Amino acid sequence: VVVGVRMWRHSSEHMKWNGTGSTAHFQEIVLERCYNYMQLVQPELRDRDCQKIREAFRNAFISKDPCSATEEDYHPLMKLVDLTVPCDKTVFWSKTKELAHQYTKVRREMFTLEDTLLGYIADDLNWCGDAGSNEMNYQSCPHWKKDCSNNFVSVFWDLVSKRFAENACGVVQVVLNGSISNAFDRKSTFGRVEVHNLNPTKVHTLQAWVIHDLGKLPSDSCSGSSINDLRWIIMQRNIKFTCQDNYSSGKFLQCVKKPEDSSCR
Ligand SMILES: Nc1nc2c(c(=O)[nH]1)N1CN2[C@@H]2O[C@H](COP(=O)(O)OP(=O)(O)OC[C@H]3O[C@@H]1[C@H](O)[C@@H]3O)[C@@H](O)[C@H]2O
Repeated sequence: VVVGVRMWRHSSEHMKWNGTGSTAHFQEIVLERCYNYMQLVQPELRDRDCQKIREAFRNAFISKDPCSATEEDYHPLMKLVDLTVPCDKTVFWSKTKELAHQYTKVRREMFTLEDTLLGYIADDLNWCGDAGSNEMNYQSCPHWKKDCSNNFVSVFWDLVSKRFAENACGVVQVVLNGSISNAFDRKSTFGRVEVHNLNPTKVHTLQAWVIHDLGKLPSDSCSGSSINDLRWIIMQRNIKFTCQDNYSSGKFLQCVKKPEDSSCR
């Protein structure tokens, strides 16, 4: 058991954690990405107020102990945004972040969480504050394993992933990594949060893609034990399960671009 030794340095400085500090210019990046999102991804959202979103995001964690995060802290922010995407257009992923985003780049009508406003704003950012200050901590933030799992970044991704899954409808897809031994992992955000928050009255099928790296033999497949575990969980939830696994990442992208191509079956 790692005993997290919290060294409180001079009162004017922040707590010393084991994780990297808040992203520099965090507030400006949040504002900039919010405005970008309006123009690029959903112009009809023009009435969204990015200043309010930036303030609500900051107020969720500033001046609070960064190891005391709760979903309630984010409720004022969640009230300002909507994580709903059209039916049959939701794409989950696990250990395939880059491939999943290449997919929704070529199929603009499909949405990963990153293609919604909050996922777009928060992707790859880090943020935390301190109970004793109204400044962000740019030196260090809690590491989810070495310090605490109820930190504001982990609680954020679990919350928005849960909402994204709750709002999904019709046929939903998941891109899984066929080049690792367990393409499906119960402990992943997909396995721990999203699978269990799909609403069986709205989602009738989960279609899994088990994609392996180009030029490598697959390590897992639709008939592998981890995908059978996923199949069992999904069917227990009264949702139909389908799986495709004879795709390398290159062939997958080529076939989602041109499904009519003869080599795409
Ligand atoms: N920038 C994003 N981060 C995350 C998204 C997401 O959509 N965007 N997440 C989770 N997430 C964070 O990514 C890692 C694990 O990824 P990784 O181990 O590769 O896969 P996970 O299944 O844990 O998470 C991906 C899954 O959850 C949403 C997204 O809608 C996908 O369907 C872990 O820290 C999560 O908190």
